[in-house]
Amino acid sequence: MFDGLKEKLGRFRDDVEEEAEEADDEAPEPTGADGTAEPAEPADHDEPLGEAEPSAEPAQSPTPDSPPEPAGSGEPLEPEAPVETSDEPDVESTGDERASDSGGGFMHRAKSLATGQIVVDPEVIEGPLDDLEFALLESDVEFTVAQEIVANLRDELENATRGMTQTVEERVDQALREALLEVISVGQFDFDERIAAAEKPVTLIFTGVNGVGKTTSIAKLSQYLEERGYSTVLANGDTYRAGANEQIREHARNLDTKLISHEQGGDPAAVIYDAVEYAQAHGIDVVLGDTAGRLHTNEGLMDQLEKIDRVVGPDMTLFTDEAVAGQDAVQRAKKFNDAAEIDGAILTKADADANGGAAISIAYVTGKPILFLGTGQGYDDIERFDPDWLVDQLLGA
Ligand SMILES: Nc1nc2c(ncn2[C@@H]2O[C@H](COP(=O)(O)OP(=O)(O)OP(=O)(O)O)[C@@H](O)[C@H]2O)c(=O)[nH]1
Repeated sequence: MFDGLKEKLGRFRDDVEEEAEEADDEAPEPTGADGTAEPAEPADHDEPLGEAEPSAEPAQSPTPDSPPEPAGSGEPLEPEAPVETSDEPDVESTGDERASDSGGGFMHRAKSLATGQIVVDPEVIEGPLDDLEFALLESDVEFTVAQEIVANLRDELENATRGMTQTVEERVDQALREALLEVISVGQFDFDERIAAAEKPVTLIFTGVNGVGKTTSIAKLSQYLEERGYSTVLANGDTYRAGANEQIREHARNLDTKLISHEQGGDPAAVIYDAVEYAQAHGIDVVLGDTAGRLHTNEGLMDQLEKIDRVVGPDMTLFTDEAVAGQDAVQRAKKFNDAAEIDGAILTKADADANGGAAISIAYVTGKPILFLGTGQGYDDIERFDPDWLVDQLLGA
């Protein structure tokens, strides 16, 4: 699931590390407080970003047994820049100096020792951020969402300090996690709690275009709710498509659940209304109402959804679409939300989607959360959507 996107996020992390190593290599040789050059330290994946590693060792003083040995030549080096020590006022500054400051490594080391934190060099991340924005767009992340992620990341990485014990990888991971969560978790609420708190019967209406897995998701949710102790009734509000009744009846039979349906061509709002009355009369907890995904015209479809909204007053309208549709799914979510306000989304076929663009974008674009992921064709193949879980998957945690 979402393997392509996972790989691209991993590449961003590698790119920043690589750039940081190069910045380390190019940084002026750090100069010690005693006027001698310190031994050059090899760049390492776990080294701080673009600055010298702070040394825990005090400067060595010459002894008869061990004469001073500056790195490189056998001669003591002249200091290249005025030497600053951690006792000087600059060292106590607020942390605006960057790793690329002239005098670079040492300035940073001194500051790091004083504050226990290291500042990230903005130049190190600019290239990888550009590449990441492109990669997100390639993965079907919606344009404004990709921009938001990159802006959040830049903010997280440029303006934040990291602890001296934190590796580049850890800092980038943390920044990526926060930037992704910020867009993915928009509007999140606890579906189970909402169902538990609602007056019964609770009416859930499913909207979305044909063939994306709407009817299958209704069946999956019926089982999900029954497993949690709620009784359910299905209602077929797709009175337009020939065969729709038979398809949902099959699911009702498999799940041993009641189905309310009318003849093809009937009024969908009337079908769902009947199902609510049936639920009230029989003490059923939840009504799950299917709707048409296609009519003669799009306007007709949206009018129909508005009428169901008006007549039935559903507790939740759940937009359903397939993850594999990427940007199209995001645009449809927006359109359906405009016509008959949705409360959340179900994203099906996540098991077949490498891109993850829809999963990342829908909440940010509509302001409504993804509540479930469809992960296969079986009735059990439905997962509560948890933004933290998704980010863990994407970052390989
Ligand atoms: N791999 C996978 N397939 C799914 C998933 N959800 C649904 N499907 C399959 O997608 C196909 C379409 O599902 P339906 O439930 O018929 O779609 P629909 O939106 O109700 O379509 P209409 O009834 O034509 O409106 C079926 O073959 C389902 O088994 C999922 O999460 N993963």
